[in-house]
Formats: sequence, C-alpha cells, structure tokens
Amino acid sequence: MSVCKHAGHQQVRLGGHSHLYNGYRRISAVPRAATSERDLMKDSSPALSLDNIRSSLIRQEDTIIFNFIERAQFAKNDAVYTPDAVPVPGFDSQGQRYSLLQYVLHETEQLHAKLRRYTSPDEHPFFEVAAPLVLPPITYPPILAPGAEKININDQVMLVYLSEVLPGITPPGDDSNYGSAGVLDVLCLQALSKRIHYGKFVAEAKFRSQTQEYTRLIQAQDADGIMALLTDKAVEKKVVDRVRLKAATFGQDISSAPDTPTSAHTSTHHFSTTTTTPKLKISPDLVAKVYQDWVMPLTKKVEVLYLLQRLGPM
Ligand SMILES: O=C(O)C(=O)C[C@]1(C(=O)O)C=C[C@@H](O)C=C1
Repeated sequence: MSVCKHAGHQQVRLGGHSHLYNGYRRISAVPRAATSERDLMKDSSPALSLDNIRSSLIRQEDTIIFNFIERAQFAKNDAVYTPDAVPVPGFDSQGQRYSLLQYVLHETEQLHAKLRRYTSPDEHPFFEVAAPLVLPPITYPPILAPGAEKININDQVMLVYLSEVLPGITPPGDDSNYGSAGVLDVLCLQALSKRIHYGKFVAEAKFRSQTQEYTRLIQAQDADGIMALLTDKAVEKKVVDRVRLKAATFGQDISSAPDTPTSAHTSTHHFSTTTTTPKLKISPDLVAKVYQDWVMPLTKKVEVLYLLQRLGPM
C-alpha cells in the first residue's frame, strides 16, 4: 500500500494495477478492454449507445444521492479522516499511520477484489488490490481500447469527496458514529468513482459516432480541442437541474409533512416555500454544485484522457 500526504489528509496514491485485468474477465453491463482495433470497431453492443450510457449515468445519480443522504445522518466526525486519531492495530506500513476511512476503504476493496469487482472495466480501486479471485473469471466481449484500464483518477475523487462533499452534506461535530460514517463514506466514494470513470464509455461512444473529427484531434494530441468537441452544455444543464430536483425529492423528511395535505401540497415540488415545507436531508444546491463543479468536469477529464490514448501510442 502506498499513500501520499494531500491537503492535510493522507491520500491514497494509485499504483499500477493493470495486472488486475490480465486474464480475469467478468460479466458486467460493461465489457472489458478490447485486444485490437478490429475487435473494437466490430462490436456494436447496445452497451455503447450514448443513450444507454446516459441512462446508466442517470441511474447512478440515484445511487449517489441516496448514499449522500445516508451519510448525512451522521456528524462529520473529523477523527475518521485524521491519521491515527482512531488507531487500528496492525494497519500501518513502514511506520506510516492511516485514517479510519483509509482502513475501511482498504479492507473493503480487498474483499471486493476477491469477488472480482475490479476485473470489471467500470470499477476502479482507490488502493492497489492484490487479493486472488475467489470467483472464477468470466469471458465477456471487448469494448474499450487497450490502455483504458490504466486511467484511474480516484486520488482526485477522494480529494473532492473530503473537501467538497463531506463538509457540505454532514452536520459539523462528532457523534462518535465512526464505523457508520466510514462505511457510508466508502459507498459514496465508490458511487462517485464509478460515475466519473464512466467517462471512458461515454468517450468510446462519442469516438465511434464522430470518428474522423476525434481522430484528427487525437493525432494532434489536442486535449483542448477534444474537450470542446465532447462538451455538450445543454446536456450538462439538464444533469444539474435533474440532480437538484432528485436531491430535493429523495431528501424530503416525509414524517414532517402535514397530517392532511391539501391539494396544493400533493406535488413533489412543494419543498421551497409553504409552511408545510418538509425538512430536507441534504441541500439540493450543494448536490447541483458538486455535479457542476466536480462530477462532470472529472468525467470529462476521464473522457479526454481516454481519447488521447484511444489510437495507441503516438
Ligand atoms: O452525456 C455526455 O455527452 C457526456 O459527455 C457526459 C457529461 C456528464 O458528465 O454528465 C459530460 C460532458 C458533457 O458536456 C455532458 C455530460
């Protein structure tokens, strides 16, 4: 295990984990990396239609928002993120101490690796995983270009979670629910990581529908040009509006609704003004901002990284 200091918090440094994909295959909605360009282009799997990929991104919003709501029940609990504040006997490396969150995440990933979670190209570990598979490998047709598995920006996902999401969704303070907090943090991190790395599939779908345009930009290694071509501002606005509405809808405390709602209060959109406004469990504006400022930009970053290497070494 290797870590580095990052913004006052020990941050996981990602090592090479391409070995994860060698010889291991799993069944998944999303197939593994292709072995050749010919393999890749003959695959017309519906998994690669942009509409289907966007539907998956929309479903993943639900998971992310519900996980945020679950985590919001507990205080921020700084001790969970402070190295050695909650000592875990035996969990250190070369005198280096870790936070409780790092412990929970590391141990969760080692178990999930055995169940072949990280042999799937839509899953990315925060730590290096070395555990042997318990389940047998499964063959699945290729979709992504070779080298896709090397793209992993979970160090940035971690930083955004700790500095932007957690302080925004949790009440400040310490309620000593450290285990619950750590377990729910892991769920939030995994859901964010999956959504952001889904950029690889979005990028592959876009490459296939505008192959000539992307090929020219890739050959010129024009990252800004690729970013401009893949950006769709209208879709981004829809995403932000939708996650704001979902957070406002899923996060209502129904028990605080009136006993006998009037017809004016039967819609799901009654969270803002009336005296019967239900209490919200997380701020819809915070969720919208996290998507606008972090989730979509990081997804686009993954898309650009993927496309820059889409045609192999330049
Ligand atoms: O749906 C797309 O076209 C995407 O590339 C995904 C996404 C997103 O992260 O939601 C990212 C970039 C686009 O500008 C719009 C949306």
